[in-house]
Amino acid sequence: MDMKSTKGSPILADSVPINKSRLGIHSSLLPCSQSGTSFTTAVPSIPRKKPGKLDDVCSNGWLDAMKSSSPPRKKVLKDFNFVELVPDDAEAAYESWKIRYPSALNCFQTISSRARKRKLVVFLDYDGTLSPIVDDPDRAFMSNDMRRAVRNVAKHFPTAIISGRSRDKVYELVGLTELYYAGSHGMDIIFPAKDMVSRNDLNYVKSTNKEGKEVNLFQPAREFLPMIDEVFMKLVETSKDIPGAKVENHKFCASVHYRNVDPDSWPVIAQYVHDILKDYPRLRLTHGRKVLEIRPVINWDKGKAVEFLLESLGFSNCDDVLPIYIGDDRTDEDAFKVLKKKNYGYGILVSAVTKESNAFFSLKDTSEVQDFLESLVKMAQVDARKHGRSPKPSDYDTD
Ligand SMILES: O=P(O)(O)OC[C@H]1O[C@H](O[C@H]2O[C@H](CO)[C@@H](O)[C@H](O)[C@H]2O)[C@H](O)[C@@H](O)[C@@H]1O
Repeated sequence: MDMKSTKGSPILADSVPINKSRLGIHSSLLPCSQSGTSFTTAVPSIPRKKPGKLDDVCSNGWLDAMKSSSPPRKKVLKDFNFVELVPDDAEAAYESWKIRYPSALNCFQTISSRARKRKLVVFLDYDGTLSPIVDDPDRAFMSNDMRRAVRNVAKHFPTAIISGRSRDKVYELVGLTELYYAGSHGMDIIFPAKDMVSRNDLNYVKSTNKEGKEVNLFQPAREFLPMIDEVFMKLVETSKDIPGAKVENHKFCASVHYRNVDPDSWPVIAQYVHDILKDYPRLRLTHGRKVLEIRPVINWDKGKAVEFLLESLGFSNCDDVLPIYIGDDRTDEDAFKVLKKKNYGYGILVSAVTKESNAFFSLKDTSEVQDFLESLVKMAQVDARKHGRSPKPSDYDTD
């Protein structure tokens, strides 16, 4: 296993062609809508090896990354959902951390005065940003209030969801047709393309959506589909005896969740994944919140997806665009980095604990994300009134 693959940085694709004969499993066996497939799923039998030496995952840093991959939390029941709370002793550290990553709510005036001179484009991660982190990924629902806030934002500004989940799954969870969607960490983008027909690239695909409308897709990891299916099945098979483990197929990537696995079994699950990946040098591993993410080794991530969408929306090389990206996870750092490097937007990290980040601002949790989105809507309403474009109350979704 290439140790560099644990660092989460994009690595350029190698030029080795996929050995399709090695794959052996037809992708139609596992459609992408099967995200959330658990260990109990029936799969063709794949010989299961015992995990290799557990030392591998200790020495390459996987275990440390797994242990630190999500903040500690106390669970309380609120609106039928779990919310995260910060332990008291971390509060002081958090307050001083906010000097480096100021609250986007406290600094809303700074943001709005810049936004007023530019075209705002809003990018939103899903899990941990629009929906609170919960134990069961299949029950990570966003509240109706949050959905309303996102819908109202999209009435004023181009708005995109960029998620590690499959595009179909995140669309099903968000349920708003007026947004742009990028699934599989940006490797599956639905986008408005004026010039797509002229693009001579196999990654561009014309398709139809559920309403039968023509849509444009950009899928830079298309060739990896059979490989991801194959690895997904191996992951399901190898981890099915580990209580609490869950494997998801996100079409262009796969996830192995260990949030509900006894920490004593984390080294075992890590070693299983490590052993499987040894046979797939064209796949790499990144760490999410109590989840191991397996994805193609291509130079594509959420940051590239942001650049791609800005270009598709006609904002490339625009000085007057202000992209705002809100996310909570390590994979969102790729997008924060792009905004920071280009120095033309704001990354906003959602975190209730101190974390190193490339974001500019912070928000504590999903309820602050909702407040922030509602503030953007109010700002747009005030501006519309000032310019004599008073929106009718019926233009907005309210209670
Ligand atoms: O990019 P995102 O939209 O943030 O997706 C990242 C991963 O989110 C999901 O897992 C996370 O949220 C779950 C539900 O709250 C939680 O149980 C899990 O521990 C978190 O890692 C999703 O299930 C993953 O497949 C995504 O990659």
